[in-house]
Amino acid sequence: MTADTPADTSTPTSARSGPPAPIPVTLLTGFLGAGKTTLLNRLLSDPGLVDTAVLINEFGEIGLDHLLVQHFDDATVLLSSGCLCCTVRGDLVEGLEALLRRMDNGEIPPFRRIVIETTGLADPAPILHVLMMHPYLLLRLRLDGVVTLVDAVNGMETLDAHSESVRQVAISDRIALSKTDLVDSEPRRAALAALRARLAALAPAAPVLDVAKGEATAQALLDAGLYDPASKIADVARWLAEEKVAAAETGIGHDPNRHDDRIRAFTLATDAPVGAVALDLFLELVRGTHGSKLLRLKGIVKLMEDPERPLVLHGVQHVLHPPSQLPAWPDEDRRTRLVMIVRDVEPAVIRRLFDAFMGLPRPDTPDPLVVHDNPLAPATLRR
Ligand SMILES: Nc1nc2c(ncn2[C@@H]2O[C@H](COP(=O)(O)OP(=O)(O)OP(=O)(O)O)[C@@H](O)[C@H]2O)c(=O)[nH]1
Repeated sequence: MTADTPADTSTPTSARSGPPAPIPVTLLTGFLGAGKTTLLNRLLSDPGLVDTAVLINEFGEIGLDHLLVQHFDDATVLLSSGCLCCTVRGDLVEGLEALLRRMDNGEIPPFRRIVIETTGLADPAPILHVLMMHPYLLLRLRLDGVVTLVDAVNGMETLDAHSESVRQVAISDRIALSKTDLVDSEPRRAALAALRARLAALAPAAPVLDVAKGEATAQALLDAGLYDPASKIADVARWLAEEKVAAAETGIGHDPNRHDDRIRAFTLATDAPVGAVALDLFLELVRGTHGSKLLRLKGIVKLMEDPERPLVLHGVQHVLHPPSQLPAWPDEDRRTRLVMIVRDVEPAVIRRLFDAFMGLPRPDTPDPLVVHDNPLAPATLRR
């Protein structure tokens, strides 16, 4: 989804000719009581969120009165900030379709961004699937990123007790840390340091932004997609953050009593161009074998068939967003790089598969070419 044409956020959709640019969608998730609504409420008055449509689960829960609302109907209001606020009581697809239809028909003001607040217990994956698979929504929307709220005081306990909360953190692009204002004693400060370390291990690519310190601004939380919001040019290094993942890979601690131990983030990289068929087979096999355990996959690929135009990959569990190609490499790093977040899968298993499909020799395995073409090798191994 993030791989689509960059959204031109300079012109309202209704004023454009030709197909409108896909509208960026941000998922705001986080465990029950983590502070999603409080943060959203604060963000709604941020100038960076003007022309934003917000979909929330239960409209009544958010205290919008002070934001001067103008009602369109029961479910949609216009805030004085210029944001639209909608309640989705039923199906998310219907909610999104209705929002787009009403904008297209001029019934509501045009919006250039959507924020969806999920319920606290929600697994964000099905929502991401909708955004990556629905034929119409694929044309109109693109996933910008997943923002996860974590409570600085109760976060550790929540992560220990609920695997959903671990998943919410693991797939996040940005983490907002709430309630740090309550961290006022030495033991709490130590606990917060431990929580931060845990978040960094779980989601090494996601910046952690302190809400109380004013770090969780619209600017910092949004525009996590492939395209740099200022230049509108693909910024692969920022989007993939594979170096941060690789650095954290070596440092992951293991505690068998923790849900996190089952979640691993790792990178796969190769300089060699990758054949389209080998890539397809590799992805098929990984998705087929590990489907639900593949929490998230992001990547950029140097295709053997078209090495100058990198292929962008983005997947959640068994669902892969239709791949798209960039017109050129955005910087000098032209390696194929895949970042994967998995649960209950040993990275080495996927790494071995990757190396095998990419034809890469492994230090602990003889290079097949050497073995096959070597007259001194046992006959059974020769071609
Ligand atoms: N001290 C402090 N309290 C906060 C902060 N953020 C949220 N709260 C409080 O935490 C409680 C829960 O906040 P909500 O914003 O309703 O949390 P939520 O994630 O939307 O909760 P659900 O909708 O139940 O999932 C409220 O009483 C908030 O006032 C914060 O940064 N500091």
